[in-house]
Amino acid sequence: MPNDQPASQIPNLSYIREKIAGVDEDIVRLLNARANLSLQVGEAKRVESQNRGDDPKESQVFVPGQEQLVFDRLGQVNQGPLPITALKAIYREVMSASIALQRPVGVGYLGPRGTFTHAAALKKFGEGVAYSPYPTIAAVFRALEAKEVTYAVVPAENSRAGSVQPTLDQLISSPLRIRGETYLPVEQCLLSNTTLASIRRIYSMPVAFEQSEKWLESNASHVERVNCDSTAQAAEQASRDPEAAAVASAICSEIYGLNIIARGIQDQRDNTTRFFILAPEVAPPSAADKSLLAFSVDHRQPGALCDALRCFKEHGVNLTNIASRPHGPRPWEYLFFVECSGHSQAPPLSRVLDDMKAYCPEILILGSFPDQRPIPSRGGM
Ligand SMILES: C=C(O[C@@H]1C=C(C(=O)O)C=C[C@H]1O)C(=O)O
Repeated sequence: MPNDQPASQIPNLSYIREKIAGVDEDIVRLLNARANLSLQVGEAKRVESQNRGDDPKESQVFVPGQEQLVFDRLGQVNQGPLPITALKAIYREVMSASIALQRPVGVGYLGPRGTFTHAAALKKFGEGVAYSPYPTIAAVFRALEAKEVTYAVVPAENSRAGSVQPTLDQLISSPLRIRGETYLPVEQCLLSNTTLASIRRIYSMPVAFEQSEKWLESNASHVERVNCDSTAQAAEQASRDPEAAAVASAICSEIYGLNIIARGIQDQRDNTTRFFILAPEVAPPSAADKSLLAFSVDHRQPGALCDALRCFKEHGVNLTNIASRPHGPRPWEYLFFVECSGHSQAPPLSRVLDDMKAYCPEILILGSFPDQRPIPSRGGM
């Protein structure tokens, strides 16, 4: 590009680079000042755990509501030219390192490497923590229950295929709780080392097949479908089967050495999956929480469900989702799953839960966590 500035006004490259080096020194000093404060936060959390009679080595260092406050503040103070998305990505790593300084953190996820859950875990926890893949959703739960990892990430719900049932089934029988959530745009691909016409089998996970139903119906309606525990496991199997394909992420094509036969084969352009971050306990209330509950009612009593739901209305608590599932131990009885605004330990939801005891033989609080639904103005991580 021609530069018509007089030579004397052209900034000198080495001079600017020297200035950058000076700014970098300031940034490193400030990052370490922040890290020292994080260490103090870690100590305060250990003392708090001890005072509650818990093991201080097991203190909960990941506080999603506090992270949201940090992200919100970035949006308020940022004057540019850095876009807020860039600043948030940088801060994801700053907070990741800060968590790891407070306590060595291991994150279990539904693997193997390359699943969408792996991507969601990286998005939430950054590069500063250690990751461990587990082959099934049940195995992820068991690993966290056995304290092999500090936190765990599992798929919860897809915008097209709905709830991930194994996760809900595990939640009602496990002492683990939902401590956070994150949403990830999901692009499904058909991966294979043969041509579309020669594919005899397609491997994937049931929810991924469902997300790609229209494309598969139009392009591979007579091909056998084989269910796997994850999309990455499907890609791994397809890489060993010359007549097979997998529905999985583009990243899996690189990891497992497959070609991308078709990209973006999901029915919904904005296909999004929601993931839960599991922990031994929920996080304290934050500015904008939601909760997932499961409860039963007396099935012989007409209006029993209505009575239970009226408690939400009476306290002005908004329901965002309601579903029912067979009650594990008792055939033909059902558990109702309700997702609503608020935190179970704070009014008005705590009052709703008190009132519901009159109508519900069982109430399980599966989690309370900051609402991260992708709203452009808020844009949680
Ligand atoms: C520093 C804290 O611990 C973690 C790290 C955070 C940070 O670096 O800002 C924020 C929340 C926590 O996940 C805290 O709880 O304040």
